[in-house]
Amino acid sequence: MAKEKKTFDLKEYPFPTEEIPRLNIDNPETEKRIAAGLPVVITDSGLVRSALHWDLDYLQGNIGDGKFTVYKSKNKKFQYFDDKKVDTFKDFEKPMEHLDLTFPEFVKKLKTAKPGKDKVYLQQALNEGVGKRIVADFLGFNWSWVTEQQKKNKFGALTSNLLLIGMEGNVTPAHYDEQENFFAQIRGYKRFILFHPDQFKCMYPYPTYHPCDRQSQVDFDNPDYKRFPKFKDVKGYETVVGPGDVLFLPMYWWHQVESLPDHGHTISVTFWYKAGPIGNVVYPLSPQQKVSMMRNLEKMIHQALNNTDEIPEFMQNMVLGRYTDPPA
Ligand SMILES: O=C(O)CCC(=O)C(=O)O
Ligand SMILES: [Fe+2]
Repeated sequence: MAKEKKTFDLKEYPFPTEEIPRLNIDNPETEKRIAAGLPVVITDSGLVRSALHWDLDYLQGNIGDGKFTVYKSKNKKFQYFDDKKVDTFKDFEKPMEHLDLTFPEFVKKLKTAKPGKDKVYLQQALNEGVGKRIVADFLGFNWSWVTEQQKKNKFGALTSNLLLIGMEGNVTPAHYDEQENFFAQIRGYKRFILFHPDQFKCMYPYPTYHPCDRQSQVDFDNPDYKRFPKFKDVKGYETVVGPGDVLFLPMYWWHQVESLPDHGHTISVTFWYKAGPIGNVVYPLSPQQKVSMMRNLEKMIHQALNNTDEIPEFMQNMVLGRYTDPPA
């Protein structure tokens, strides 16, 4: 983002948010926040300095002629779903369509899309298929800094660098990931709305066996407070990242990501790291550890019952009137 504070005309949501701090890479608070597992927008890291010249023409000329994962959405929302869980979940309607396109095919769709019509979003891991110049740009990332952060904070292995190319107005609805993430913005502006892992009860994620596992069921544009009453209490954090900014997005933090309307397409690259070793367990458990434990218990119950139809009643019998305030 520009040095001076840019102001954006942002859509309003029915919950309060605080600003995520923006700190220079040399500010000692930056590393303190990363070590504490708190989000921070890091400026002047140079993490993707060597890619700041990327645009659609350059990428088209150099990214290679393979196929790229592109999602198509009818309603600007790109809600992730797990293809492997689709068949086990009857009546599931895919929230977006998965296409495999060459880069020029994607660019054509992006450039000819009409307002209010289908939108596209390229989401492809950077891999060996790319041309020499992109390899050189990739090698020019500030690996020394990001690898030092990985070591200092005992993150596990780097799993992938996902290249994201979105149209203005695209929305990735609220979800959490099970990896640490340095999210680097290259072109355009993205608004991030984050929620601490302790807001789990307000976010109502789909069951773990559902294809939309880890995604909130709440529609931020039209929250159903009857089904999701605690969403009324949710408190968030937000920021807008622009070219050169890096957001540290800690594991299990909820995030909704919006390519700002009227600011052109967006280009970003993620640096996803596996969780580090667990270490000594300290009580009380953190909200992150509790989310992880709930996931494991849910998965165990699913496996043991071996029938998704039986899960809701089983869970309710275990909890309602026993662990809920009367009247249940
Ligand atoms: O940029 C986006 O649209 C989504 C990014 C995201 O969810 C992530 O990096 O974890
Ligand atoms: Fe994510």
